[in-house]
Amino acid sequence: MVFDWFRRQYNQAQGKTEPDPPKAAEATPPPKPDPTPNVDPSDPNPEATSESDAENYLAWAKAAFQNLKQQEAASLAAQIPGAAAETGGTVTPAPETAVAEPAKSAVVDAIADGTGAAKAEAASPDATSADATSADATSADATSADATSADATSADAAALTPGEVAEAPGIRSDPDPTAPDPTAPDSTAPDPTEPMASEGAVTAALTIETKGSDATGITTGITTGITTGIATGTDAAIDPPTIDPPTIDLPTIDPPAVADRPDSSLDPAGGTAAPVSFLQRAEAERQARLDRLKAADPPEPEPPAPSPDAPPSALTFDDDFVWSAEVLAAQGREPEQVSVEEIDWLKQLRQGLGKTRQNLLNQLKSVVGQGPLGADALMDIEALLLQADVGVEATDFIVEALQAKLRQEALPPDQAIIYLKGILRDILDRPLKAQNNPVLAPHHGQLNIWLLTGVNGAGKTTTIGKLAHLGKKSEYSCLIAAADTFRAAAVQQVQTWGDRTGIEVIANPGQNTDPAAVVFDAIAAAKARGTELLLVDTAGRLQNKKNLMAELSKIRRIIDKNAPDAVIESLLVLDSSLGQNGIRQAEVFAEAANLTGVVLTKLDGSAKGGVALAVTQKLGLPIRFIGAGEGIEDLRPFASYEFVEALLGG
Ligand SMILES: Nc1nc2c(ncn2[C@@H]2O[C@H](COP(=O)(O)OP(=O)(O)OP(=O)(O)O)[C@@H](O)[C@H]2O)c(=O)[nH]1
Repeated sequence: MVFDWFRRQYNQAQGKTEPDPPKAAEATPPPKPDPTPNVDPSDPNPEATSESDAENYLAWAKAAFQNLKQQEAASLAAQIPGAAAETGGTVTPAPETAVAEPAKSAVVDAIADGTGAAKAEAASPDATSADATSADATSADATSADATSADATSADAAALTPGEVAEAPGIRSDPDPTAPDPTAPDSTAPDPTEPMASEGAVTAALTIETKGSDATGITTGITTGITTGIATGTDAAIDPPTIDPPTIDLPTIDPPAVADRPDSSLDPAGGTAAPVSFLQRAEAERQARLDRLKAADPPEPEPPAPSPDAPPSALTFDDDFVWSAEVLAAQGREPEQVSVEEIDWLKQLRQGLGKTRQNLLNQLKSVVGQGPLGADALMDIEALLLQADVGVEATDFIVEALQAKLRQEALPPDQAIIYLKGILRDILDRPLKAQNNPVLAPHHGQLNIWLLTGVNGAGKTTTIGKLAHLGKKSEYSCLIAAADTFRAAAVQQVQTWGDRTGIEVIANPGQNTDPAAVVFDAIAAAKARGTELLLVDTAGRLQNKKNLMAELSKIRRIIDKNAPDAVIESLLVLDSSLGQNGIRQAEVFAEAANLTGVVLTKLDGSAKGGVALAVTQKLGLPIRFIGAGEGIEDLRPFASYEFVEALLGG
């Protein structure tokens, strides 16, 4: 059994195309972690439910922590002969390797046995499984959508032959001066295996005050004495909580179809609304990378050999851990199926959006919760959302929906925030529902081609490397096409990621060769090798360079023509710190490359996060992956629940 990092669930068998059926029938419905926006605020005793939920979540987090500690001990034992005996015996292997039968931690058993309730066994409906089912079930739709788009350009496509593909030298007559200098990404990237900075180590005994989390029903100020002894568990039972997609009654404001938007978006002036700041950014980033590159010389040392004096574990039972565990629990995961990578990722996402969260939450709570929103409150909320890069369309939608609800009933601030979270999830999930393809995962036993496009420096090559890593870990056969033939060191950069992930790279050694020819070769190689996931890197281009956008259209036509049976995804890589400029980019790329989704990068930096809502509301494109760091592990499939919790959760 292998953990599929795209679907975020275990696959039973290689080669199967259908995911596990949801376990809803077996499950005892647990309490909802995040009341839907239709929650009845007049509930006579809402606190009681919250407290019991809080206990369940905390017990779940403890069980997950204990399990991870055991995995850590197992990995130490594997490195240091004799360490297993020292660590006391039973260990659970890490998810990528473990899994023939996910070992349920002794803690879970102990907790369950304590009361005989054994609720931890009650597998909740797995939202991810359900999603994945639809994803597979609708793959044909996705393909046909692509095929339809391809038809729109069929006149050109039909006329293209492999010979013609090779004839395009000089198409890039207008190189973009802002193209960042080549640097190998991993020369500056943190070592993914490096432990995260820990906060407040918890050793023998620890007292934790969990932060209030309205989403999960944990009220503020639950102070719990936790010792390692607690992990042996007298708690009654763990209800692995689940999340249901919110069914909220929202006004229908359909985002305009990409094709319907006026051509003004193609205007070069419109495309670079803030040319000066963009150039400055590109220059500053280039300089920073060069500095880091110099500082990083000589290249990364070999990882030190494990020693008994190794630093203490970075895994701590702190507030971040509990929050991350709750978020996983709320999505139907079980404690024994959690990995350090997932916890680390959620912590990272939460930290990346921390500043925005603090601003939004504090100020929102001060203006909502006083009945219908007055004119001043409305303006305050609008300003807050716009500052967070949410964009005008999404802001209007959110404010209208919130106002409509608050006119119906007065909600206290916490309930109003819960309602708001439902609105945000609804916006983020709408394009997924429209595509009827909630999870983007390669289909086993079939060629999947993912074309990555975007402006210079958005993070395309890094994203290719991270996706290749996820693909490899999930046991898909992968191949990379180095179709950025423009930037001098781009092929080397991709090759570095190829070496790092152990994935073959198809490249043309000549400079300024036609990228479409590289794609043509890569498709042929992928077919010959029976590759499942072909990742295509393309050169960065500004959306207002018409010849470069034409080049991109040509690449897309080559793919459509030469791999008619492949499942094709065209992903725009968007630097989330560009805010609304990113939306203008997306509009033009959507036409040239028949975009099917977006990868948001750099959410760990100065990004405010709201651009995710702007993308989905304005463009109707789903966010498929988010990146929050330069390391190989710093990219994950997008989950609206996690994102909204990181943005507005307590
Ligand atoms: N902090 C942070 N940096 C990122 C992330 N993704 C990429 N980067 C960095 O952004 C810079 C540009 O990344 P590349 O992958 O080279 O971008 P690109 O789009 O391929 O660039 P061009 O080929 O020039 O168009 C590199 O320094 C990356 O390490 C992210 O999620 N967070």
